[in-house]
Amino acid sequence: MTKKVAMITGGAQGIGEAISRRLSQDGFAVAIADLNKEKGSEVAADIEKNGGSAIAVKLDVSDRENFFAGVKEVVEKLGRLDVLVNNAGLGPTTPIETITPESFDKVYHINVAGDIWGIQAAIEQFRKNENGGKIINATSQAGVVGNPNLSLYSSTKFAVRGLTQVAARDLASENITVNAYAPGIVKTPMMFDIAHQVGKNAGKDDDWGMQTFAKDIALKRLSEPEDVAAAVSFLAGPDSNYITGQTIEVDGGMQFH
Ligand SMILES: NC(=O)C1=CN([C@@H]2O[C@H](COP(=O)(O)OP(=O)(O)OC[C@H]3O[C@@H](n4cnc5c(N)ncnc54)[C@H](O)[C@@H]3O)[C@@H](O)[C@H]2O)C=CC1
Ligand SMILES: CC(=O)C(C)=O
Repeated sequence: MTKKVAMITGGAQGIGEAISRRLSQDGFAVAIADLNKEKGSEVAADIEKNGGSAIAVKLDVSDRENFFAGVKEVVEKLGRLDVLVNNAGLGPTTPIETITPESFDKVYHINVAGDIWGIQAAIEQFRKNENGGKIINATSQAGVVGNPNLSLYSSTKFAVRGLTQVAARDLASENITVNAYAPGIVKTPMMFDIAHQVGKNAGKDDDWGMQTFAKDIALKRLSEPEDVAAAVSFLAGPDSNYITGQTIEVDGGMQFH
């Protein structure tokens, strides 16, 4: 039987890598779509070594044509597409007065437009499936509560939550679900960079920078990428078939509603 296929953007490191490995363990053939194809290929090779099916695709999510070409390549190589995880994102440290037209365009093109191009490219393929498909978007705890120092980033992640709800309504009649995950403070290169910058801007060290984010975690530990991958596994699998338009907060209890 052909395996179901999941495409994970930004799958070469951090949370995306953990999701790629987890979905492979769940039985998906995975396509690791990343700007960094070399790293993506290393992860794909390791997944194959462990008995999974994986390919790496070079992709810039902010380029609409490139996203459609990437999805086409995945379908040519793996035969179909069932799940798209819009995980790639940029997390610059930008107090509000430092935002420029250039930084605005760059971050919104990757974090927001990238998800829209992904949804458009994926649904073309999902319409060929008997059972629709699943879109899963990366938002953040910073997309639920505005984060100081991350004004630009935080606002894109609010946009992703809105986009998730809108797309869920638009696509529900075609049995396409759209959900999101909102990680908290996860041990990845992005988060270590943010902690470093925030610490440096305050004349303090990286640990101080990390603590400004981590102090409100009820479970009193930073998140592993695998904590997030477990929630994505649920959203990608059949147990979430009746869930759409939702954001799952995987943040160790940073905020309650
Ligand atoms: N690390 C954290 O604490 C949190 C992360 N997130 C979100 O989770 C997602 C993954 O974050 P991390 O793993 O921490 O990031 P990361 O920076 O460690 O890894 C991101 C990956 O995306 C790739 N990438 C960047 N721009 C791309 C583009 N234009 N096209 C294709 N690939 C691109 C990079 O090459 C890299 O492999 C992001 O959307 C991020 O905003 C949300 C909440 C917390
Ligand atoms: C990087 C991120 O999403 C944070 C700090 O919430």
